[in-house]
Amino acid sequence: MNEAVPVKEGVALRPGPDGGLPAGHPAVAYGKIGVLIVNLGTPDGTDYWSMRRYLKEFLSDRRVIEVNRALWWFLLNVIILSRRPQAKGKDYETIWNKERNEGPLRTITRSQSDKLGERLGPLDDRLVFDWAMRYGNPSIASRIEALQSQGCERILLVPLYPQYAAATSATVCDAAFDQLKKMRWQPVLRVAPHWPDEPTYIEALANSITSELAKLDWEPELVLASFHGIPKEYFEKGDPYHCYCYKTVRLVREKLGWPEGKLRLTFQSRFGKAEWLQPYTDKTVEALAQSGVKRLAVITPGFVADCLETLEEIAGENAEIFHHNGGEKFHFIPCLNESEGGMKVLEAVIRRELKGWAELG
Ligand SMILES: C=CC1=C(C)c2cc3[nH]c(cc4nc(cc5[nH]c(cc1n2)c(C)c5CCC(=O)O)C(CCC(=O)O)=C4C)c(C)c3C=C
Ligand SMILES: [Fe+2]
Ligand SMILES: [Fe+2]
Repeated sequence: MNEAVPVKEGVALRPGPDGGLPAGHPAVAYGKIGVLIVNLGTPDGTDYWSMRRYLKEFLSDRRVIEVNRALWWFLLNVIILSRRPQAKGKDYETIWNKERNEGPLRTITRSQSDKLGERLGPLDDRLVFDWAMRYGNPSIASRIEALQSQGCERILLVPLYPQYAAATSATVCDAAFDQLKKMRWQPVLRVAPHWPDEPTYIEALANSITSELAKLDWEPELVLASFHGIPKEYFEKGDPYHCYCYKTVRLVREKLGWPEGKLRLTFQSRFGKAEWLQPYTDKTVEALAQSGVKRLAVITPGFVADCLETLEEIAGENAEIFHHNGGEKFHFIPCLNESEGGMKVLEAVIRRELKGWAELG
């Protein structure tokens, strides 16, 4: 760059007489700071091929499925992808955002990014907020490129998982670094850590439980905190996810001043025949109903946004299991989503992790 040319940070400089750069110089955009929030992913549609494409990308990730590659290639391509896309497409249809023609995870993640921009953008005009999906669209690669083309020399990557797991948080980093590998002018990347014990998060969960239960004309005998599971083998190999889930639940219970049995942790969303982390949510819901529990509420603290696993699996399937086995009242407490409490959590994490790049107070 020609040092004598006056330049303004964050502005794309172009070659030419008034562009700020000498003729022949490649265009330069610089000086901005990107904040890229990333959630798991969602299919582009509920039809067979959209579902298949999404599931194939997701289930081909070695962080998600650790079994032998040759065996998995056969199971995935010959068995799973012949039936699961259709079955899961039907499940997605029950929660699909018809107005926008997309899954709720995409709608909510976009809205979280927009709201972050409204809340934090005015504090520093170098900040650019964006969002991506680890599987499906918009991809992490495409958004890192877009941020760089807007002048982001630095990017804060925020995997939207309060509890770290290799199958979720780590794979977001894999995808981001895969993109960086391809770039000549790499942005500097910072990764926001998980936040299982972040005080605003614990407070938001406790407030959400209290305010949701206050809306009911009945009181649950207990509340289940249901987290997405992982195979037990991943835990045995050292994945810390299990401990983070327990920590979050203990802190929320302490915040509420509840005894141990009133807020119980369970794991949902098993996939395949191997053992996953226990106790299982569906089996617990069934056993509770069979043992005479009539009123139950469920919260899903590990999900930053409502999605198939919360709306269809918990609010749908598990409510049905409860009623089928003698339970009478079931209430699903929605995820924090883009609520004020939820936005305060994301804001707290981002403010902290931007320190040294942008002082937002
Ligand atoms: C097969 C292995 C899987 C592991 C391990 C796993 C871990 C894991 N997943 C989430 C969050 C979400 N998963 C979602 C859907 C989903 N998960 C799996 C499989 C594993 N997840 C599949 C195959 C699917 C797709 C649906 C299906 O076919 O059953 C979602 C919802 C996405 C949506 O669009 O709504 C989320 C979110 C976490 C947090 C986690 C480990 C901690
Ligand atoms: Fe999952
Ligand atoms: Fe543990």
